[in-house]
Amino acid sequence: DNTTGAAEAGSVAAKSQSLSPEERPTPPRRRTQLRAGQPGLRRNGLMGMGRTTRWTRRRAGHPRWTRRRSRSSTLSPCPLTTVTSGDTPYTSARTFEDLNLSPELLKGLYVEMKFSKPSKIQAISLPMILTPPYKNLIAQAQNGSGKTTGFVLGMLNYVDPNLKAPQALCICPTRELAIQHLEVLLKMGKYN
Ligand SMILES: Nc1ncnc2c1ncn2[C@@H]1O[C@H](COP(=O)(O)OP(=O)(O)OP(=O)(O)O)[C@@H](O)[C@H]1O
Repeated sequence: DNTTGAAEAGSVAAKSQSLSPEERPTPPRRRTQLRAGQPGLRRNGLMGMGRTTRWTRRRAGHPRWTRRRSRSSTLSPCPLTTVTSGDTPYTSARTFEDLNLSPELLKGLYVEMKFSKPSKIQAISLPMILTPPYKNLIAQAQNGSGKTTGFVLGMLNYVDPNLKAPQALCICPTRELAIQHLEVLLKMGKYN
């Protein structure tokens, strides 16, 4: 009964006014009051879940927020097969001759670059780049392990020097890196 409730609330308020400050009951904390049902909070449907929480959940891949997006996604699935050192369906290259490279490219590797055999990342990734079945490849290895030299070799192998048109695209995050890659390419491809 609202009337009785209001009267009781009024008498409690009057009683607490007559008490000394030490004896007065502490008022409920604001959070507790809001939980009890403030119309403003209910209206926007955010009871107990602020914007931050919602976005945090969405970013964290919470099923409630990811389900709908994945259902309506028009992107085709992209299964990734992760392989680690040597664990691939391809045979790792122990020598550059194993890769069926052109004599010009081999000369560039031995004479200009002064390489004797593929590094680990090259031994694993070059057969994937140069021999069928051709697949998209994301390669990751430590700094200075021969990644750049590896993909430059792959590019040079596919480019026909007699065809005067762009045949390969290398996207670099900085201008300096692009220049460095060009230098490696010109050196390695000197005899192409
Ligand atoms: N098979 C190889 N034999 C000998 N030296 C090599 C071989 N492959 C690459 N190098 C040399 O190792 C150095 C690092 O190679 P590269 O720049 O290709 O490595 P990276 O993994 O791309 O490095 P970063 O991660 O710093 O870009 C270069 O001086 C390169 O000439």
